[in-house]
Amino acid sequence: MEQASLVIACGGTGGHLFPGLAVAEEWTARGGRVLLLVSEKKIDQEARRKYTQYQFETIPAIGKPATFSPKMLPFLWKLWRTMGRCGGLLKEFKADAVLGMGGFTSLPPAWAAKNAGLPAFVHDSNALPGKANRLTAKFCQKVFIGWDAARKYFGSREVVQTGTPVRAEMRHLPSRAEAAAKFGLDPNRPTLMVTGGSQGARRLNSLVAQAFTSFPAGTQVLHIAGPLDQQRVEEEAGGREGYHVIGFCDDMPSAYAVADAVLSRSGASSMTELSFLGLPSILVPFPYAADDHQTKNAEVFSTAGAAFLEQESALDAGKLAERVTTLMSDLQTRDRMAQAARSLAVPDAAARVCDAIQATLSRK
Ligand SMILES: CC(=O)N[C@H]1[C@@H](OP(=O)(O)OP(=O)(O)OC[C@H]2O[C@@H](n3ccc(=O)[nH]c3=O)[C@H](O)[C@@H]2O)O[C@H](CO)[C@@H](O)[C@@H]1O
Repeated sequence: MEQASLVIACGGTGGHLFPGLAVAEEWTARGGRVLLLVSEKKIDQEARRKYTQYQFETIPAIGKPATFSPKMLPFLWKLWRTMGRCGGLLKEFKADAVLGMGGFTSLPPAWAAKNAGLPAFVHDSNALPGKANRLTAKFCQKVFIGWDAARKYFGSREVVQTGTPVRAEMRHLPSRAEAAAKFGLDPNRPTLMVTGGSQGARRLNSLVAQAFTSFPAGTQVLHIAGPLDQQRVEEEAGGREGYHVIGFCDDMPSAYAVADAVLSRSGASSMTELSFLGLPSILVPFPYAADDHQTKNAEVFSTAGAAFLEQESALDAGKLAERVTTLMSDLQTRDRMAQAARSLAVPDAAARVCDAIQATLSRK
């Protein structure tokens, strides 16, 4: 491929950032240039420091307020200014195309691309696409989706089911023994990994800490509590034998490598990783996610037999312990779920995204 230049807007949350990085890996491996647009949020700025091989620019993270809120005017002003800034960045970078990985951070660059006569694309990893993506899609040549369930929300637009890209580092997990040593765990004991997505999950964190004493004997927990909740969870549960708490995990491959099963929020990127790695899970949707989209995500897995879906409102420590016990003590069930999870994976999702962009560029 000639040096086609792709701008990837992937800021705001791990659920946008990591699939965006996966596309960047594939695009540069094919000889293309990449500019990543991220937000000022900590997770994005840390990625900027970690992935020094890429060119980054920071644009404001824009969250849409309620339609009739007084915050609407400042929001529209910020959106307008960011669109102008993106137009400048596309020109400077000599962009050939723009890809938004979701959320309102994708809208200004896609709009700027359309304005500049460049092709734009948006990726939606959720089963129920967000409003921002449905709006961004109007400026795009093609819409990429993670799961087929999202297709019907994009009307007459050209939709390609690419799957959600997974970072290359997930392809090379360390051995279980290495991973266990990293977290001070015993590689020979059954291990439950708990994660609330890139932002943590306060109530779920507490439920796990309370339920732990009723988990099957010998079970270890690697609890990724999120940076804001680490200290509180450590106070509630830390110090117990076999219970290891961390805040943000910057080595998810090791966390997955030591896990026999995972208890997780149902953010699309976490779920994509679970299916890619073939891990059985208990999914507890974040109850306040926009339009309850995490329930729709979790239903994709529970319908396929890849996960147990539990609503937080119906969950207490006793019920959670029961679910964990079923999962940790029944190898056959775990194997069946792992297989079902694997059957939902699209291992070459980043390649599919790049193929679809290149197909459009080659028609230009
Ligand atoms: C609360 C909310 O609305 N969350 C949304 C957000 O996901 P959010 O970013 O919360 O969560 P996701 O599960 O989609 O992604 C988390 C990503 O962060 C990584 N990770 C997580 C924890 C950690 O300590 N270290 C780490 O690297 C995971 O490996 C994964 O790649 O965007 C997703 C994609 O649109 C949506 O599906 C989620 O519903």
